Amino acid sequence: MSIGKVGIVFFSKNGATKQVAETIAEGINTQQPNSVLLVEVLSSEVVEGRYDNDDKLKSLDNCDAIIFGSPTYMGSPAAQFKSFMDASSDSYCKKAWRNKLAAGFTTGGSLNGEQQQTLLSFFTLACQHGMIWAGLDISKHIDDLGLNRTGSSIGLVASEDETTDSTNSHINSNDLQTAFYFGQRIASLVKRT
Ligand SMILES: Cc1cc2nc3c(=O)[nH]c(=O)nc-3n(C[C@H](O)[C@H](O)[C@H](O)COP(=O)(O)O)c2cc1C
Repeated sequence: MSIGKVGIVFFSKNGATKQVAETIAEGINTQQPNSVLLVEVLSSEVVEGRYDNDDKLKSLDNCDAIIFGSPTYMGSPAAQFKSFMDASSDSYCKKAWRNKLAAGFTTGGSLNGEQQQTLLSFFTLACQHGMIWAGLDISKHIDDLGLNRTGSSIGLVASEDETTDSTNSHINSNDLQTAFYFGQRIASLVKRT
């Protein structure tokens, strides 16, 4: 069976979202070694409000699955990541991401800081691209894994520990374990497609 490539495209200002992206990648690699493409959206790539790195955008065309990740800022994806979403309209016109698997994760400073809105933005983006959305399939009500403490099904919601200061973010350990599981889940779904 050929290895399905999984792109993880994310923005991170202070490192928390990056930590989650890397943990998802670790989970994927346990199922499918060397199959992850980590694509970091940088603030410097946003020029006059527009995302301006075609190579990074096009690198996702070759993936079988794309996972979107951003901190939640004021109840929606960070502007830097939104500029990437807007720039993906070129891939939309070419139907370049059509029928790929899609999933999403977000980080927040609060346990419930409207992170679901960010995931819904990713879901809408994926639907516009004709992608197939994969949510998070675990919860304390249906299994005894003890993961997904934030109880999100659309995708992964990870929050910072209360001890976090604004310059050095740390994601709650249960959320990181959930991220690892989420990576394994996406890898197993990619294997099936
Ligand atoms: C401008 C701004 C707006 C924010 N808005 C929210 C919010 O609406 N909900 C929330 O839970 N956290 C919010 N946060 C906290 C960030 O989402 C959180 O610190 C995140 O983990 C940062 O990710 P990073 O370390 O990858 O940059 C906000 C932070 C900033 C700087």
